[in-house]
Amino acid sequence: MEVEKSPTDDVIPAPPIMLVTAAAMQRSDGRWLLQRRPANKLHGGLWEFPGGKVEPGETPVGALVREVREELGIKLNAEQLAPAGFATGPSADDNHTIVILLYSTARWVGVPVPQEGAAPDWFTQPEISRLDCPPLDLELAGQLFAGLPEPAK
Ligand SMILES: Nc1nc2c([nH]c(=O)n2[C@H]2C[C@H](O)[C@@H](COP(=O)(O)OP(=O)(O)OP(=O)(O)O)O2)c(=O)[nH]1
Repeated sequence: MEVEKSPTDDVIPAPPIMLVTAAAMQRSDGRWLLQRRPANKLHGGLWEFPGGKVEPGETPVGALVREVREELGIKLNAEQLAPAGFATGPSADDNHTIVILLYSTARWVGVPVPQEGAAPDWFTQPEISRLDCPPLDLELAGQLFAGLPEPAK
């Protein structure tokens, strides 16, 4: 029997996917690190989790370790990154469909010092809910605080 096709079955054209990874880093006092994007970038002035685009040939975790080293001068431990949420939506310039993967961790080596103009700071959960964040980060924070899933094996 032929299954009837509904209009919503059609592929909806979307701009190309941009895969982004981000880190929810929790300090021993329970605060989380967010950084303010430089004014000259998309989402300038908004608070976001450190991270960036996954480049060809990288795994999401590999890209995250690289980005956090470049942005904050610290070394994340790939084995200590637990999936904490994901979100997807249009980029601020509408040229891409962002898929952003959030990983949480409480382990790193070094003290975060901004290397690329972003301003990091440490926040409690209620403080984060009042920050000016990109829309996808509000979703990510909601998932993060709803409960952390088990680390991937
Ligand atoms: N890093 C990061 N990017 C985010 C978050 N939320 C969110 O919507 N984005 C968007 C902003 C950008 O469109 C994209 C990531 O770009 P990016 O500018 O941080 O990545 P990058 O460091 O690799 O880029 P580039 O400046 O070297 O070109 O994802 C977030 O929490 N962290």
